[in-house]
Amino acid sequence: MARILLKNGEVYADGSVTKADVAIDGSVIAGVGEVAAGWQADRVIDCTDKLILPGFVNTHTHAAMTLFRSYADDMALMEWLETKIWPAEARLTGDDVYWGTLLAIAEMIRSGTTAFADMYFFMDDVARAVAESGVRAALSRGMAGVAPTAAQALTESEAFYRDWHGGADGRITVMMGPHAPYTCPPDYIKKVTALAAKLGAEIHIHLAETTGEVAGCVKEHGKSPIALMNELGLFDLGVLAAHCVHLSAEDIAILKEKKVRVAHNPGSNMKLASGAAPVPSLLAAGVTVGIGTDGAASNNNLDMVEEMRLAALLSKVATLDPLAVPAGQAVDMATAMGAEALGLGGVTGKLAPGFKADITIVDMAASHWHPRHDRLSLLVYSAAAADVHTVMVDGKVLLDAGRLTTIDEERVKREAGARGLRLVESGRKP
Ligand SMILES: N[C@@H](CCSC[C@H]1O[C@@H](n2cnc3c(=O)[nH]cnc32)[C@H](O)[C@@H]1O)C(=O)O
Ligand SMILES: [Zn+2]
Repeated sequence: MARILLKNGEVYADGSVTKADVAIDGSVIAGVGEVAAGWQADRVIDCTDKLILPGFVNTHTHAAMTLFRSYADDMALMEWLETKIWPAEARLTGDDVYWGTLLAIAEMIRSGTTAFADMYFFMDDVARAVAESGVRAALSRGMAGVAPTAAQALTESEAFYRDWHGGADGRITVMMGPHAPYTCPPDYIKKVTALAAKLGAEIHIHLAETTGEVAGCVKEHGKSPIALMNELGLFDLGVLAAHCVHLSAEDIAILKEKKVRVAHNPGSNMKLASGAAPVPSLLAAGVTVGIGTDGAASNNNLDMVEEMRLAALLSKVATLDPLAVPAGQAVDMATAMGAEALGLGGVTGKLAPGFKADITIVDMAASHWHPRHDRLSLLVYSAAAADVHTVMVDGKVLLDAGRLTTIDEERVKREAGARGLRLVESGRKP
């Protein structure tokens, strides 16, 4: 494995930015700061005028939903899912999902994301796209207890875990993905929990996304989605909970006590008019909160640079407090806390010796990076995905000065573009 030296850059570590070099030995970071004069690198990347960050962690998406980008916008969640998305998803093939996922990965790498949490189906094809493209991912087969595929989803999840957990040189981890309380009745959640406990797998689920979901859950079960999942034992496993928009003080106390990690999706929550998650309250309570884009059919991009900005802005406007989620907090959520949310704390999300070399290098040359009073502030409030210059995962360069090294982007755009249109056309009634 190659040794790479990032020279003359400005490095984000421990919450601040300082001039430092980064030495990478194979898949891990060997050192940050003064690198010994005798340390021999196979490749030196000059990072003058560049900001070196841990790669962003997209804590919640449905990667292949890029196929439905711009297909059905400006709708409410349940109507959008039931009348548009689920019927179109019923026509998906494994190859569609493979190309849609590659399209997503190309966009994610280009915008500085090195790891993502995915929940979808045809997960072998998702894993194939992850393995080939070189990114890191926590993958889950979405399971819906109300669907005809309920039993099959459990079998597939178990097989997928056995086949892929720790796969692609350890870049793939597998979680169990019960979709949501409104698609997974208590009996089904119990089955998922038993399976996860048997395998030692963690959980990825949608929770408390809309007021309608919470009201329906209270009506049917007499308690909130959070309290219900706690009662069913789901939170005794490691859990990544997407959305968590509508929470009571008791819900927040449960999330804290059970160490549930939250994926905050500000773009999707705004676009579907779901609401604003109480991020400042969650953080104050000590809950780990990462940032996610959700799928490209409810965002409509997978750009974590933009999502950091939305996370900072949404919390400010929701609380009428300009101090809510300051820039440094948003960067921490997009990196270190995101890694913890995926169950990869100590592995990725930080620039420190021993951590995986999952690194994003941002070019600060553009006009909007001047003057440079505060680099983290510039990153969150001024930067664009196009500023991302070079990206590596596991010490391998996946974006090399703006060029994708593992993905044939033109072919991916062609394939995914044609497949996306076909999926939707075949469903249109005259
Ligand atoms: N329903 C599938 C499994 C779920 S995969 C993950 C699902 O989440 C859906 N999804 C995407 N965005 C959201 C969201 O914001 N809230 C809830 N579900 C979503 C997505 O369309 C996909 O169907 C089955 O029958 O087996
Ligand atoms: Zn989702």
